[in-house]
Amino acid sequence: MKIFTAAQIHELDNYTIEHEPVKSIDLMERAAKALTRAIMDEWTDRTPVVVFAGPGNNGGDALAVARMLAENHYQVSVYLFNIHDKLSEDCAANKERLVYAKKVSHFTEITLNFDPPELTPETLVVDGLFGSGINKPLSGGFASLVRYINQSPAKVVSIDMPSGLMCEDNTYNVRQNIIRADLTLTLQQKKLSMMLTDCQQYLGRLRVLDIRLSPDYIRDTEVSCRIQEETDLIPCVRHRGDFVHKGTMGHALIIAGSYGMSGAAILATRACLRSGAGKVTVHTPKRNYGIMQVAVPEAVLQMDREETYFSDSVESQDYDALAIGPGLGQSENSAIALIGQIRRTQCPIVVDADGLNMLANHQAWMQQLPLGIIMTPHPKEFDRLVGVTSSSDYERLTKARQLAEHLQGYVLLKGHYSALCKPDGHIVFNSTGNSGMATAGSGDVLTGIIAGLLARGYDQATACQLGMYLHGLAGDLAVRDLGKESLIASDIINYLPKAFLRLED
Ligand SMILES: NC(=O)C1=CN([C@@H]2O[C@H](COP(=O)(O)OP(=O)(O)OC[C@H]3O[C@@H](n4cnc5c(N)ncnc54)[C@H](O)[C@@H]3O)[C@@H](O)[C@H]2O)[C@@H](O)CC1
Ligand SMILES: Nc1ncnc2c1ncn2[C@@H]1O[C@H](COP(=O)(O)OP(=O)(O)O)[C@@H](O)[C@H]1O
Ligand SMILES: [K+]
Repeated sequence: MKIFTAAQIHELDNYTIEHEPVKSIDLMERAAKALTRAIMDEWTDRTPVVVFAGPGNNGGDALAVARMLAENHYQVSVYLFNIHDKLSEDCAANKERLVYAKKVSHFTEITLNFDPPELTPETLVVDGLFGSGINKPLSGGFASLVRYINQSPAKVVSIDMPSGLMCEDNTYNVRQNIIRADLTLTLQQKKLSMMLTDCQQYLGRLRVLDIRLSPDYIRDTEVSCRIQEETDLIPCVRHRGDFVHKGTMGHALIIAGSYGMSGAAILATRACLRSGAGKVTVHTPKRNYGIMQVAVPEAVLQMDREETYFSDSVESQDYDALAIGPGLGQSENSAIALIGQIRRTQCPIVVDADGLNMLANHQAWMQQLPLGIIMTPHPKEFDRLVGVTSSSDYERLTKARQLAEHLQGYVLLKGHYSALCKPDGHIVFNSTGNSGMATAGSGDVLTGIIAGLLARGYDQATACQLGMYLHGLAGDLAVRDLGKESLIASDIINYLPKAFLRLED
């Protein structure tokens, strides 16, 4: 699914109106029907409904929804905010239709003062104050109303956007003046802010309603952000020829695990083996020998000369991919070995965890990273890497995109919707995965998967996209059998085969 900017959403509406063609008031009627159906799916006609409508088209949608709910025997009270005595054309038309239909039990147009109605736990508030047309934080009477709704015990359904929330950047928004919905019914496409962790508190549950906006515009319009889906990935999946052998299926090198952190090396190595690589070699401190041999008998072990930490870079010409960092520790010796390793490695590299932390501690080394490098930070690791704590997830994402462009590499910012930032400035959000995966070691598994895919011959972009998709899908399949609370990182590895099978079928 493409993610359009607020400006593109506006264009999409206009393009649809011109080319379908459809009158803008009829398009609003279509949107309102879809919204009304979705509301009726969730709340019965015994629910008292209070509709707050703004002066723009979001308000127009809300007035049309109010009329339709009333026609379906809901008790509906409507408050239209027209403090500047200026309604959009379609909002004004829907006000006329509402008044003419005489179905709602109460209609007030607010031009000056407003006495808010009582909102009880039984009330359903329909929030149609502002949608994608918002261009500054809410203030004054609108802000007071939002706070009144948020403090009330009523349930809230937001039309298109929780009022006050911007489509993209909410860094400087006034957070208490944004509606906190229980359900957001967004029209046609998800907006960028809906993918960000710090905006989830406003959305509640999110449903996307198809209102048949122009498929031509949607297909032909270039975007910089998209959400990847299974249908995007299936064509990328490689199938094995019958006559291949382990020598042609790629050899991955994993440098991971300091003493006491052998688990990270085990998880990354096992995940790598499960991701199609023909051979996997693990380079790890001597003291990990016994445990690694038992835990991953399929891997070749290469012992560091040190007992407890990674101390020296290794020859890498025989490998097709390198993963470095999980559980590596952050000793100064390991840091020097890390940059030495990165400098001499010719094959694609994925750096994770302590590998990233050590780069963060040696900012000058950031200039020495090879083109195409992959980094897989979680938000904290990312903030350390760029040396600042971001005040919003939008800001963090923007910095991740800038870093990918600057390095001409890949920054995979992990989260509920992990975001892959590519060298050309494009961002791909992942759609699989669940909160059961918020458990130690699941990042090591992702690193192993990406290394396996790189070794198998996928290019960096595909290895990252397919890797994050398979990782999340394995987590989703595991949760069906095991539940979220008990899921551990090894379970993700155990369900990788099923995830691959699903994409291959
Ligand atoms: N063209 C159409 O018929 C369609 C419109 N749709 C609806 O239209 C909405 C967008 O409508 P609009 O573009 O009219 O915009 P909104 O209704 O979101 O906002 C209306 C106007 O409010 C003003 N405004 C912005 N920020 C403000 C603030 N902080 N305080 C006070 N006023 C502020 C702006 O001048 C803006 O144009 C969508 O969210 C969706 O609900 C959908 O029904 C799809 C089809
Ligand atoms: N709530 C969540 N929803 C979806 N995926 C999640 C969630 N929490 C964690 N994950 C995934 O699990 C992984 C966690 O990585 P990370 O934080 O590096 O873990 P660790 O350092 O313990 O290995 C990431 O790939 C992330 O996308
Ligand atoms: K709204």
